[in-house]
Order: sequence, then C-alpha cells, then structure tokens
Amino acid sequence: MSQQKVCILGSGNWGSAIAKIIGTNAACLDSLDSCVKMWVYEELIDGKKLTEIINTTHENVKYLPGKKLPENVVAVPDVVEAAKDADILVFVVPHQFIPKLCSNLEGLIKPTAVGLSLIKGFDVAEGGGIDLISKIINRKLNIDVSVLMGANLANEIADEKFSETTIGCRDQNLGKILKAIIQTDYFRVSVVDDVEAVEICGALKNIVAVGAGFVDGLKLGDNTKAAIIRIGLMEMIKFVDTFYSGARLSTFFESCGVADLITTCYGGRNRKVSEAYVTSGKTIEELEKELLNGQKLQGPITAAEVNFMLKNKHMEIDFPLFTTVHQICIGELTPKDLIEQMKLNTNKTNKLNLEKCNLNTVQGDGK
Ligand SMILES: NC(=O)C1=CN([C@@H]2O[C@H](COP(=O)(O)OP(=O)(O)OC[C@H]3O[C@@H](n4cnc5c(N)ncnc54)[C@H](O)[C@@H]3O)[C@@H](O)[C@H]2O)C=CC1
Ligand SMILES: O=C(CO)COP(=O)(O)O
Repeated sequence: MSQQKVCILGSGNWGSAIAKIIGTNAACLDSLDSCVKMWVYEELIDGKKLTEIINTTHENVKYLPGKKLPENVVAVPDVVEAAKDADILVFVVPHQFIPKLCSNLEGLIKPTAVGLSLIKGFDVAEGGGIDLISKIINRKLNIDVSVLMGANLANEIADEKFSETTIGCRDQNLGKILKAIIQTDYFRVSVVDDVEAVEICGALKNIVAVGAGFVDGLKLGDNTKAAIIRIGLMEMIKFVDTFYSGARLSTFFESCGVADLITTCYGGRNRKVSEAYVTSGKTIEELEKELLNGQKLQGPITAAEVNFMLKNKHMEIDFPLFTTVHQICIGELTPKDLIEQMKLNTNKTNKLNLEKCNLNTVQGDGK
C-alpha cells in the first residue's frame, strides 16, 4: 500500500504544535509519507519570510517560539502546492479564515482526500442559522471531514505535558488511522462517532471562556467563576439538544466537553483578553493585537455567530449566558451586567433538566 501524505493547513499556535506531533509520528509510521507539508500564511519577520525561517531554523518563531519542529515538517507558502497531493488534510486556521481557504482549494485537491478539522468556531449561514466549520469544508471541497477538539492549550502540548483529546469520526477504520497520526505517549486520543457534538463543544466553550475572563477581570472569585462555567456547560448541552438532536450526553464528558471548558476558562487566550477588557478600558480588538502577537481570538466572533441564530429564532432569552457575553462584547452591556443578568435568569438556567433532554445517554464505544 502506498504511503499516505498528510498536509497541515495552518501554522499558528495550535497549527505549529500539532505539526510537531504529526511530523514526529510521520517520521516513524510506515503508513505515512515522512514529509509533512504545512501551509503557512506568509509574513515577514524582521525582513525575512516566515516560511524560510521555519525551513532553516525548524521553529515557528512567531506563533510557537522556543519549540523545535521536526525537520520533516516543510513550510509551504502556496496553499495549493501544499495541499494538492495530500491524502489527509488537517485544517487548523482561525475559523474566520476557513471560507477563503476552502475557496482557494476548490477543485484542486485529491478527490479521495479526507479532512480533519481542529478549528473551533462557526460561520453564519444563509437562512438565519449557523454552519459548522466541518460542513463548510465538506460542502466546498466535497470531502469527508472528521474533527478533533479537546482540552488542548497548544503551548502545554508543545511542552509534551500529558493531555487528552477527542476525535469525532463516523468511520471506524478512518478513526483508527487518524488516531495513529495524532496520538503520542503524552497526548491521548479518544475516538467517538458523535461528530457534531464534539465540534459544537469546541466552538461554544470559547463563549463561556469570555464570560470567565469577565469574572476574573471583575475579581469576583472562584465561586462566581465556577457558576459561570456550570451555567455555560448547561447552555452548551441545551444548545446541542435543541439544534442537533441525536447527540450523546456522554460526549460532554470527553476531553472536548467539560475538560476543554475548564482549561480554556483558566488558561486560554479568550479568558486573558476578556479579563483585560474589564481592567484596561481598551477594546477587544486593541487587546487582541496588544496581547496575542498575531494569534486570533475566537470567542467574541463565535458569540456573535451564535447570537445571529438565536436572535433569528427569537431564542436569545433561552441562552442567557451566550446572549449576555455577546451583548458585553459589542458594548450593549457592561461586564458588571453579566452577574445581574445571571441573577435575573437563574430560574431559566436551573430549569434545564437533563432527564428531559433528548440527548442519548447511551455510552459510545470510545475506541
Ligand atoms: N492555540 C490553541 O491553544 C488552540 C487553538 N485551537 C483552535 O485552532 C484554530 C487555529 O488556532 P491557532 O493555530 O492557535 O491560530 P492562531 O490564533 O495562532 O492564529 C494565527 C494564525 O492565523 C494566520 N493568519 C492570519 N491572517 C490570516 C489570513 N488572512 N488567512 C489565513 N491565515 C491567517 C497566521 O498566519 C497564523 O498562522 C482556532 O480555531 C483555535 O480555536 C484549538 C485548540 C487549542
Ligand atoms: O481551545 C483552546 C484550548 O483547548 C484554546 O483556547 P483559547 O483560544 O481561549 O486560547
């Protein structure tokens, strides 16, 4: 059997950390071509092209400084050149860039390729709803798309600290192949077939993390933050139950669910910028530029995308945390209003009765 080629589309903080893992695995696995191409959105660093820096120093000095990438990871500035021969395409760009990326690749990849999306976010859809990123890729490129989401702060994984992740994949054989590409002794993969719920968890937790950051900025303490995390988890479950029937409750207890929610609310960029929003008086856009050095914030845009749908469906009131976070991000409410809104709506959030959810409570086989 010929060796499969993997291409990584994206080279930010997480893109570079996953390139370190995939490159290391590709160098050892007989089933994979050892050369892993990584598409890099080209930019100049001190007058030098980032692709050239990566290919000579084997370090993404801007987005994952201080961590060496394996030498078989090759940075490529042309997206078609990077992707055209690949059998497995790993999508890992900030979610706002996915429509353009897919347009650039339309009709130019192998028809037999499969996708794995690590992207957390949605897009707004015609007709007033939202689109899953995996669905956008699937529609535009006509390939099957699995997802990978989890409690995965990129810097910690690049440091090889023990972490877990969840792959959502409908095909058991493909699930085994994807797991082999991603898993290491310190990065443990669980595969479930509840693909939509895995992806939605990854997107929604970023909204909750913005709320957690506001709580930190207001110095309200750990009990309040735990309350926001709990309410956030309930709204995540309710969202999946309401709009994506057939999902499993057990998925929320995988790494993509409660674990990612916790790590992002304590250690993520969304939390950090939202805390600074409260304490600095600067805008979120200013703080993203000032604090993240080119990395991109996903939470406020995701809150806007979710709000677009909830407003159209006259359901903003049913998701008070998601709605309030969005209203704070766009300046309609202040961070202090977060707690007032939660007090007004505690009945609503307490009313979410898991026994009455349509979610399937049967455990997946979790291979
Ligand atoms: N960083 C992390 O710890 C984790 C991130 N994720 C998710 O992975 C996805 C990618 O995140 P990161 O790799 O961290 O990216 P990042 O937040 O580091 O974003 C910077 C990347 O965006 C690229 N970029 C800038 N402008 C662009 C444009 N116009 N078109 C295309 N690319 C452009 C930059 O070249 C750079 O590669 C996001 O959806 C994020 O939520 C998921 C788990 C962990
Ligand atoms: O998704 C993440 C961790 O799993 C990273 O979250 P942030 O984008 O808030 O840093």
